[in-house]
Amino acid sequence: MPLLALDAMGKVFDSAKGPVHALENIDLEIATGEFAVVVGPSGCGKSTLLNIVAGLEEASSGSVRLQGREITGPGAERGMVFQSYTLFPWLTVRKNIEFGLRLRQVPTAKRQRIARRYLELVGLTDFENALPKELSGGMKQRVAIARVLANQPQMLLMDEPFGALDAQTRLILQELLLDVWREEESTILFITHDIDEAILLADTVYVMSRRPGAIKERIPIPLSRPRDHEATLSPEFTRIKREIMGLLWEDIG
Ligand SMILES: Nc1ncnc2c1ncn2[C@@H]1O[C@H](COP(=O)(O)OP(=O)(O)OP(=O)(O)O)[C@@H](O)[C@H]1O
Repeated sequence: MPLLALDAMGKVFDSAKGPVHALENIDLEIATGEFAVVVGPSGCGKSTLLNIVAGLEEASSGSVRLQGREITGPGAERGMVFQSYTLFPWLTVRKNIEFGLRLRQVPTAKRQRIARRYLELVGLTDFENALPKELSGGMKQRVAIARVLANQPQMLLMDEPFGALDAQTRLILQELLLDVWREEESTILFITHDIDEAILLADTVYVMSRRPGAIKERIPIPLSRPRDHEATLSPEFTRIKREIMGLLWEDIG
């Protein structure tokens, strides 16, 4: 059974100008441990798709199931990382990471042990007592990733998490995320505009068509792992990039 299964899922928004058909007939299956990346033209419904899986929006038709159970709202088994930093500004880095554990009344010693582990995983051990305002954008996103991982979700949902970062920080965090994914054996559903980012990270790239968005093509990425930025220089990478750009241009052009 796939971890996540969307079956003929559609979404229509009501707006002042009438119904907006955002998503239509989305069929998508993501296996446990898969790194799935969704790309598509602007406004095709990528964020809407992720928000529905997160339980922040409701599908208008079809079904969305996690381990066979219909998703009816947000849940701790799905951890979300957004593009903009969503840390609590009044809490230190460590307390931000411990936040979800505290809510679930995890005992102090265990909470601190888990926080320490994820601080180390994202390379922020020396900053555990810093406040978010003392951190760079890249460091804030590291905390956001650690905070979600500390809750040990079955699935990470990431909506352009590196979209606001400069190019160099972005490369560093892409490689960090690959390490985290391997170490934690996570399942990730990741949205991006950046085709290079999609190919570098993904087991499978799902290309969406323009609104009403549907999954137009499922492209397995056969590049060997572990991967780093060297992979982006290979002829195989360029071949895949050309294929994805061609699919996107059919809709944009
Ligand atoms: N609450 C809403 N009410 C009405 N229309 C909405 C609402 N949310 C999204 N939409 C519309 O649904 C469509 C899909 O939006 P969505 O933000 O999911 O696209 P996207 O692919 O993530 O866009 P981008 O790549 O530009 O971030 C858009 O046409 C958008 O205007």
